[in-house]
Amino acid sequence: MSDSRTVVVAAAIIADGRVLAAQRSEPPALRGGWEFPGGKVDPGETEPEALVRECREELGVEISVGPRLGPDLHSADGRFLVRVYECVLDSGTPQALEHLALRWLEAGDVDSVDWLPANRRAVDLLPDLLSATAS
Ligand SMILES: Nc1nc2c([nH]c(=O)n2[C@H]2C[C@H](O)[C@@H](COP(=O)(O)OP(=O)(O)OP(=O)(O)O)O2)c(=O)[nH]1
Repeated sequence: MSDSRTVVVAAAIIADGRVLAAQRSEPPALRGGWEFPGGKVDPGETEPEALVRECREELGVEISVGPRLGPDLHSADGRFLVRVYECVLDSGTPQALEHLALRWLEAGDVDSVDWLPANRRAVDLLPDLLSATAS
């Protein structure tokens, strides 16, 4: 049976051995929680296309989309399948255009923010990934 949940794509943007975390401003139930930038895939759009669009809208940057990071995540309200992708920053400096705050986290810091609970299985993969990409 196909899964009727809406797909949300999320960008684990990695640069200089750090990953970008973003603090949600809305809705009230999620405000203050930390996530990977991203959003819903629009009709007719591929998942990488949606990620590129969302990162332009939310951060004002250009990214390239790499491999998936971890399994499908399930949003707390059960409405969304969240797919995290490893991404690279091509140009621009991320700005919090829609988020409350942004933070670059190193391998030893990934748990210094209060991640959305749904993100746990992706966040747990970050220390090894960041250690491997640090120069
Ligand atoms: N962007 C993002 N959403 C996540 C993550 N983890 C997680 O559970 N979610 C959930 C929160 C929301 O319920 C849903 C994504 O909604 P969203 O508000 O970011 O999507 P959107 O940008 O398309 O929103 P909108 O235009 O409809 O306002 O997925 C994550 O790491 N990144």
